[in-house]
Amino acid sequence: MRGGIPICFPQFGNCGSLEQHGFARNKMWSIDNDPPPLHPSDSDGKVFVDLLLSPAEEDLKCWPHCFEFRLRVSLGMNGDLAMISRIRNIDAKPFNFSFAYHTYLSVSDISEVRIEGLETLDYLDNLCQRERFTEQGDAITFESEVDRIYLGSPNIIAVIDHEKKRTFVIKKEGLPDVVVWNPWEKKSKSMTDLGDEEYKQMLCVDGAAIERQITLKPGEEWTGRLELSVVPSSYCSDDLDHFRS
Ligand SMILES: O=P(O)(O)OC[C@H]1O[C@H](O)[C@H](O)[C@@H](O)[C@@H]1O
Repeated sequence: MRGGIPICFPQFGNCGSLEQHGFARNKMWSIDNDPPPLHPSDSDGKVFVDLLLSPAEEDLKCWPHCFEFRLRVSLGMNGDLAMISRIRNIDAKPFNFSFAYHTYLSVSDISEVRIEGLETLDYLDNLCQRERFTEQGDAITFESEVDRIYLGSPNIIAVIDHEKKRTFVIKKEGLPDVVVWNPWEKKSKSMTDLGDEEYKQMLCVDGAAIERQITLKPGEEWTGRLELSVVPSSYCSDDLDHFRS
């Protein structure tokens, strides 16, 4: 089954010795009943769950680093979804990792969708051995397979769905990169867990830290936040500015 927001950790894609996108997305997480406190604004007026992932013995064999990964998933009264990841090095030596919230968005028709906020950025093209290019378009639109890592992106991105007249607003912190992925027709046909036509109704836009891995020394903690809201598409640049402030 495909969808949701799989967590890619400690590796993104197949760049490394681990399974594709690392092991975190395939693990059972436990409920964290006593997480270290977050800012009150991360709890007030929200329902949330705190989860914890610690490495199992089999994980330590392929990635020998002791960590605690705390994830808070919260839902605001207005339907906003927020995810806060806190990864702590509880080992005696430093480690590096990559990370992505592999966010599947449901769209009306991929040909009618546009992403704003990534224009003029450099990206690594996964379809060309991660060669580096510069985005030339005014906004990102889709007419074939796309699999890119946009680098050094702003902390707010808009995914505008013209047909549904709605816009996904993605706000992020600690996540400089944005992955944009749609497998399009041919790749969809080779994927057993995606129907042949389902690529038309999906788009992945991931807040991520990939180009420069995160390094944590013993005792250090990293935080990566993602917030997803849906607003009507009367949305324009002024509104974007409002979200930026
Ligand atoms: O099939 P998965 O392991 O879930 O990966 C799905 C996709 O994830 C990311 O978007 C990568 O950039 C793609 O190269 C990959 O195809």
